[in-house]
Amino acid sequence: MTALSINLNKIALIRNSRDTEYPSVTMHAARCIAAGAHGITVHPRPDQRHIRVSDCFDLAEMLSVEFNIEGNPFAPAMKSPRRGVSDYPGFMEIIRQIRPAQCTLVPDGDAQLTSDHGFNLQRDGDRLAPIIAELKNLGVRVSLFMDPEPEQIRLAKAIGADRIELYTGPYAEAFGAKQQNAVLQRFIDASNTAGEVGLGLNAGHDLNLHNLLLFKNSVNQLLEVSIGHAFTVDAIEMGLDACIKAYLRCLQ
Ligand SMILES: CC(=O)[C@@H](O)[C@H](O)COP(=O)(O)O
Ligand SMILES: NCC(=O)COP(=O)(O)O
Repeated sequence: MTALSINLNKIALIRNSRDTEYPSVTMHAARCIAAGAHGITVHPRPDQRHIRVSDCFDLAEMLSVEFNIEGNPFAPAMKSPRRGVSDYPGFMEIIRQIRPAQCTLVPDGDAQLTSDHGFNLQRDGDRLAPIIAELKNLGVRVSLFMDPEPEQIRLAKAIGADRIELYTGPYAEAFGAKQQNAVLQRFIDASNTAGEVGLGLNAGHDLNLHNLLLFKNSVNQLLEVSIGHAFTVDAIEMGLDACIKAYLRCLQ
């Protein structure tokens, strides 16, 4: 069964729209776990637009499932965006202090609305390699956020990654359109390359209850999906417990 890791970014986004602690990120994590989620994912961005540094430490204290922290390893320290919120110490400092089960490195810039591309390892591989080595020495599984490009995926293995996370935005955009099968084939080919070189396969971004089953049944040995945006909206409509179970049914 493919593991379901729920991304709680959007719970934090709602919380940050008021000067309160409601909705609670940790309470939603506990609810998702109780309903059957296999992991929790967060993406603490330097501007702390949603997940804050304090959320990462609060979650690390209480999680009984795998904790996956995503971010740009080159993201520098940044002053707090508002009173009562701690400064951002730099992404790698968060990981050094928390040492989550998995760290998914993502090449996001601060001006991006959301994650929208994978790494270019021809350009960034040499400076990523020592970061990957440090994370593995800390006992953290390393996954790289990648586009479905076999050559790039081979480079991910060469620089020491344990897994890749295929950026599924283009698949989600093509789903139901005439180019769906051609786009899906790129992901199938990429998953086969990952298997050939011994990389574990994760996937995420814009996956939902409509497009997940086809993706999961098409690619090779999908170990984990991380889902947050669509999950949050679906949970409003269905209820959190029923929503978790609906996503789990797609992953059986
Ligand atoms: C890497 C990825 O695709 C998502 O995990 C990312 O966390 C989405 O970030 P936002 O929730 O800020 O859009
Ligand atoms: N890595 C993908 C993730 O954590 C959640 O992406 P989305 O479901 O919010 O698009």
